[in-house]
Amino acid sequence: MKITVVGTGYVGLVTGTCFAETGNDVTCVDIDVNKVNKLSAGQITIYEPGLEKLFERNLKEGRLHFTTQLAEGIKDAQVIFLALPTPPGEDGSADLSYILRVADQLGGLLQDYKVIVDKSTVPVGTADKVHAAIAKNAKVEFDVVSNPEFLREGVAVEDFMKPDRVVIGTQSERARKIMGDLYAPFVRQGNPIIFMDEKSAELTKYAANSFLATKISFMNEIAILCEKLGADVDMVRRGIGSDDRIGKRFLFPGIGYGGSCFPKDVQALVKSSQEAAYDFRILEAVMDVNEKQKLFLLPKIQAYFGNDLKGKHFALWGLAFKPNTDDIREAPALYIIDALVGAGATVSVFDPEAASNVQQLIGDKVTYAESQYAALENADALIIATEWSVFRTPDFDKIGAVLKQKAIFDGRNLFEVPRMQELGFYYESVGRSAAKP
Ligand SMILES: NC(=O)C1=CN([C@@H]2O[C@H](COP(=O)(O)OP(=O)(O)OC[C@H]3O[C@@H](n4cnc5c(N)ncnc54)[C@H](O)[C@@H]3O)[C@@H](O)[C@H]2O)C=CC1
Ligand SMILES: O=C(O)[C@H]1O[C@H](OP(=O)(O)OP(=O)(O)OC[C@H]2O[C@@H](n3ccc(=O)[nH]c3=O)[C@H](O)[C@@H]2O)[C@H](O)[C@@H](O)[C@@H]1O
Repeated sequence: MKITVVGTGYVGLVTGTCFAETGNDVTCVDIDVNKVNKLSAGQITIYEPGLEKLFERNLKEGRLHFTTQLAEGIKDAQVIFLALPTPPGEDGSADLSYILRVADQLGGLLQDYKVIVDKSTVPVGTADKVHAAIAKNAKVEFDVVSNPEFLREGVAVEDFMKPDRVVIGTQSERARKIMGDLYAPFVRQGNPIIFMDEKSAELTKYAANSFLATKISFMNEIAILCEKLGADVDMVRRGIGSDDRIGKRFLFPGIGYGGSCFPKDVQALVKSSQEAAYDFRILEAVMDVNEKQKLFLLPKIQAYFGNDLKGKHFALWGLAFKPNTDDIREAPALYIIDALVGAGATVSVFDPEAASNVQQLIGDKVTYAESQYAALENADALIIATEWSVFRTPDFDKIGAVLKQKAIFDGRNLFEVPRMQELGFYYESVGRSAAKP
């Protein structure tokens, strides 16, 4: 099938590449000339494990094309995916301007029947809005389908190629058949395509992200309670996670959820609820807990060093909002840096992939170390903000020898407390007792 993906960011590039991998002819359109030039020249623009190999193969074999021209890009396509940004507007609701601008243009460009697919995360009612915007100028038949994306950064290829489910919102038989054919190779392993109406599909996406964010905030509050009552959150997590009704995943406490999606999507659902005259109280609490959680380690650091951190120097491992990505949007590390620098401290940071993105954002507010161990030089203590694998089994002798104080503040519970006690580290984590040699 010939398909077009408009918006070649994270979701667009994964979507385009994976559809090419299953034999489709894919054209990706983006207004960013730089990005299109790089991609056309075979240079991948995002860090995503496993994507580069697929991207290079499909580009080489002629199934992937890139252009800045919408008219040329959609000419022969049967299906057009809109993978455009939906950032929070000033009031927290999803900003639909990117999508509606393209929809406005599309109407006049359609020459034969096409399926236009909302791949972006969009509020309930957006498919109708996109339909209306295209219909203003369209002279041919078309359908607008809601097909939200559930991939996670860092495992995006795996999530896209072997999805738990594919949600397709449409009431058109014609569009349903085309979308079913397109997704057939991905759901062969037995996971379903769930067909539904457009509005239910739109809400499914927000409900999924909000539910997962709720699980995380819930566990972060349980972790706080564990510390106050002397329980161990790792035990509680294992204890409840073994109940199938609760499930093992997404129960890890930490320093709050970040990324480009949970924070914005929870906020957007709260906003949609308000517009529907409903006060979604659970989600307001989820956001509130998450805001506080980002600075969870700070009082622990201040309890150790005193409130005034002037003259103190910290090593910070991990900048990305989670491992295996260079994405730093809403990353808890950025909030910790702000707080430390605000309290008079200096910070030396290391991240395997995300340092250059941070440098572009905050420049010389911190220093950038070449390696995780170089970051420790002259540091009073080590703070861990992202659970990259390389941080999980470090050389503790080296850490102990270089740090001025053998103190580690771990926002991701990477190490066992008794081990840290044995090794002679002052060690604070989330929801567990501290090691205080
Ligand atoms: N990043 C993620 O892991 C996931 C994101 N989503 C949703 O997918 C949507 C897209 O997200 P990302 O891919 O992360 O965004 P992104 O910001 O990485 O990419 C958006 C792309 O659209 C391009 N663009 C903007 N205006 C355009 C126009 N008029 N014509 C052509 N291209 C244009 C931009 O240049 C950029 O390359 C959002 O709604 C997001 O919530 C859904 C699931 C996962
Ligand atoms: O809509 C989206 O964009 C995507 O948002 C999330 O994916 P992503 O943001 O890539 O990352 P997650 O793995 O979900 O992690 C989000 C945040 O939650 C945190 N988290 C996750 C799990 C956990 O147990 N504890 C926890 O604190 C992570 O550290 C991270 O900051 C969803 O998992 C995807 O299904 C969805 O498609």
